[in-house]
Amino acid sequence: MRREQVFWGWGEPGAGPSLPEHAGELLREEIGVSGEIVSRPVELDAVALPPSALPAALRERLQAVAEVREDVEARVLRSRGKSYLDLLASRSGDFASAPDAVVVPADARAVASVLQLCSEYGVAVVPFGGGTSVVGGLAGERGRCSALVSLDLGRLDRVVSIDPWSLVAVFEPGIRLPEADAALRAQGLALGHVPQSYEWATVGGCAATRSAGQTSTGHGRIDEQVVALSCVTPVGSLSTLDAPGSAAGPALRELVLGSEGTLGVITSVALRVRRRVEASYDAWSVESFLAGAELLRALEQDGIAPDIARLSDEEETRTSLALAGTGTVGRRLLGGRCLLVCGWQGATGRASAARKLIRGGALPLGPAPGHAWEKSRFAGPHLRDDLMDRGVLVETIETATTWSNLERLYRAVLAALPGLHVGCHISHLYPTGASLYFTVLGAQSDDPVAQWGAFKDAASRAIVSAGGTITHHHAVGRDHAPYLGEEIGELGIELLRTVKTRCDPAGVMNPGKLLVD
Ligand SMILES: Cc1cc2nc3c(=O)[nH]c(=O)nc-3n(C[C@H](O)[C@H](O)[C@H](O)COP(=O)(O)OP(=O)(O)OC[C@H]3O[C@@H](n4cnc5c(N)ncnc54)[C@H](O)[C@@H]3O)c2cc1C
Repeated sequence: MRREQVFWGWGEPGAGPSLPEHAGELLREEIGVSGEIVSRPVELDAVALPPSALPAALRERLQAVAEVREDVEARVLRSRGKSYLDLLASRSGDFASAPDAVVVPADARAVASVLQLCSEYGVAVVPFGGGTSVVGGLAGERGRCSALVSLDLGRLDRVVSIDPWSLVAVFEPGIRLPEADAALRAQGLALGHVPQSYEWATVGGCAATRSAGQTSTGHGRIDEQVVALSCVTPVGSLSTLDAPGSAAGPALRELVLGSEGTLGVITSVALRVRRRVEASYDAWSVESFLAGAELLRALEQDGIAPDIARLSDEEETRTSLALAGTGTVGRRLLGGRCLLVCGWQGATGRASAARKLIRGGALPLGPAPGHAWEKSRFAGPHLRDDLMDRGVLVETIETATTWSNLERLYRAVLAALPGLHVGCHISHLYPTGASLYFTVLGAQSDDPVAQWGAFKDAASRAIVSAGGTITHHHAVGRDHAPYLGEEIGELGIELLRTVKTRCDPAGVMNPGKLLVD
């Protein structure tokens, strides 16, 4: 049996760290909540589901090609992803849009049969990888369909091949990232893709959402790592070649990457992998967030950036130190300076980078903050559950832009979120620009869903007006879909719609995601 997360939060029960005692002060003084537990998620036994609307004839035909589950636990666990909005609904026991069934195929041929059958019956299909979407990518939107199945890719979890000579590994889509990494480790190789959702996300889900991980500065986003893929649609299959470069027309690989299950199901992914090198760290205190950004620009454009680069702004630095408890490092950083963590996994230029940082006014903090960051880098989502227990609104917003527009975008997002506690970091560098990742905290209102809708819209509009992308790595899903037209224009939306209609004429593939129905 594959490991499962709790339906209302992150990870397995009791698996993660909890908020430290001293967090209470921060919650009271800065967020405006008491710090006491004010709500707990409902028990699974208390969840009532609508009866399954799966047509009986379809059930029978699906059972001939795949496992079909209609029990409460399976439907609840496949109802949605892990966004703040998802967790608000799950914690309250709202499963009105739960899938009518969970269908579990064993191979790509069975996936093709399921898609054809669901198309024939007009039943929506939501591909389910690791279930970690934070943009409503797994929401039970039925569109024009009479029923909805979650297509669980957990049994397509094989390592197809590893070619250490070419540094290419081929995976089935449902393999989780740690398992893919373990297979590579045995050959001295590494995946080089470590999102914060690493423990649960799948290779296929990451490719379908153009995910970016913590080492993206050194090793690239997953879309840069995918050298080839296969995708099964309701009307046939598409496979791209694994040649390292090609001038054979527009890259169809790119059309599938980021398609978020709206065209079909990615059934295999060939990834560029790398030789395994353990990370070593150095950390720096920089004068200000914007001064730090300027230093990172210089490192990246001079080709001496670290593989992992993480610069926190004044607010995020202060909050992280308050949560961690401040030691010597903390005292040195205090006074409004910002923390920069650099991780090295083979990137050259470390000595030159250090010289440049020192010339730019950075103060060395040694390796400890980097190791501390590495140790706690998967803790955040567990703490989110604790914060939600205490009535805290906790959300993240991410975008990217050019270096010359970074300050404008940063200030625009902060200005759009008054009254909330907002910290930001840069963690993905490119020669032409960088990402901005905001963590938003506040006291939940009496209607936290409406509260979320208002600040999410304000932040998304601010991002669009300031020339940022509506999403740097979380993808579009349902939550960013209303803003996609602002980014790609009317013709862009029409082109995507045309491709979707060709691949999915019955409109069953993940309705309401990427494109607004
Ligand atoms: C705590 C937390 C931290 C996160 N950190 C990061 C981060 O650092 N970087 C980052 O990029 N993202 C991050 N995310 C977002 C999320 O983990 C990524 O979007 C990830 O790529 C989703 O992978 P998954 O396997 O869980 O996909 P799912 O959540 O299962 O699916 C995501 C979308 O892709 C579709 N899909 C899934 N598998 C397939 C397939 N084989 N074929 C076609 N469509 C498919 C689904 O229908 C859905 O629309 C985070 C999320 C959480 C909850």
